[in-house]
Amino acid sequence: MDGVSRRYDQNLALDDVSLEVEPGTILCLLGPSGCGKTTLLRIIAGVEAPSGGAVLIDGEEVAGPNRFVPPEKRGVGLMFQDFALFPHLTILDNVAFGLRSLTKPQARAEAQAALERVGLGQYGHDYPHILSGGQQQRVALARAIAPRPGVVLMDEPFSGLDAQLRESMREETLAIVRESRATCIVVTHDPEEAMRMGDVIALMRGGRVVQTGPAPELYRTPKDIFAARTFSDLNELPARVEGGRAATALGSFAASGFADGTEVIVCVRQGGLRLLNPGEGTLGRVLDTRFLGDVGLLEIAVDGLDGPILARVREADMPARGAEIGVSVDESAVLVFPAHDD
Ligand SMILES: Nc1ncnc2c1ncn2[C@@H]1O[C@H](COP(=O)(O)OP(=O)(O)OP(=O)(O)O)[C@@H](O)[C@H]1O
Repeated sequence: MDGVSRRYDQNLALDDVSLEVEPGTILCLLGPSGCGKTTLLRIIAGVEAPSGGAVLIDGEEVAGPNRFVPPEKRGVGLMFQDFALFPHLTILDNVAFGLRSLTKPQARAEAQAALERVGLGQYGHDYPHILSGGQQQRVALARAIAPRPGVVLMDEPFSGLDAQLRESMREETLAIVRESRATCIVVTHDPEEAMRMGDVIALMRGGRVVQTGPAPELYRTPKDIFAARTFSDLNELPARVEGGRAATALGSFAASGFADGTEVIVCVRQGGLRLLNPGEGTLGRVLDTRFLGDVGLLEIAVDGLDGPILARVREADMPARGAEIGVSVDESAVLVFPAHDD
């Protein structure tokens, strides 16, 4: 994608998006509702044209000022949110639908092979209504990969499934896509899904790409406070920089690169707070405790802060409500951003 933009009247849905996806890798487009993810995917698929810029596949322009290649000629497989199967066609014919350039027996053989790859080889002659949601999703995947596309595009492919099924479908889909060696672009608004699936994540906001990189890079070195909030639950403490440090009620933290007097927000990951005995670290009082399974969420009042801070600790380490505790901050869990970024 080379400087792709898309305008709807006054609304600039995509603003100069440039992204490169390495062959055979999985890119996740991540961002809040309305940031332009689906529009970008539709432009890559060819069901929408860009207002500016170009899309290239294998170095060849498929959309742009010079050329517009129709969707069926792009070698792209689609698996969209509304993966509707044709109810009046058998499952095999649903999968064979995109294989019209082949002879009928060839198309059926390829469709059968794709169904077998998703574990539904025995259902070819049944109709879609007999399948569960997860099985229908698998048929949609088989339909997307049957023509052996070089690129597979998925838009929120698992959003209609319950949490457990989503998890297993995600793993299965990943394995099948990797095995097919296709380059894959997946749209999601769920950061955890993006981290699990993407070799690379492109974080989008307001029609632009904010940051691109592998998950650990985006998590550890987010470019701005929006990126930081996307990947981590934060406590945000306002502060002013003096002598290269920002002082807060939880301690003073390195704020290199900021001039003295700069207003900043010190972000402390909720998982980066350590609980100590009272008298050690900063004094705090546990206002509330919430059980979240493996971890517990604590609401802690600390003198000098307007509101309570939140800490995620091992469930076994949870103090009782009302307890006085010491709190210290793991420096590696601190990020400092300019206050005006907010
Ligand atoms: N056909 C259209 N006509 C007018 N505006 C549109 C059209 N399609 C998208 N938009 C606008 O473009 C912007 C981006 O929409 P898009 O669907 O790409 O966002 P998204 O990130 O995929 O959101 P979601 O996660 O909610 O699907 C939105 O402001 C949307 O209202």
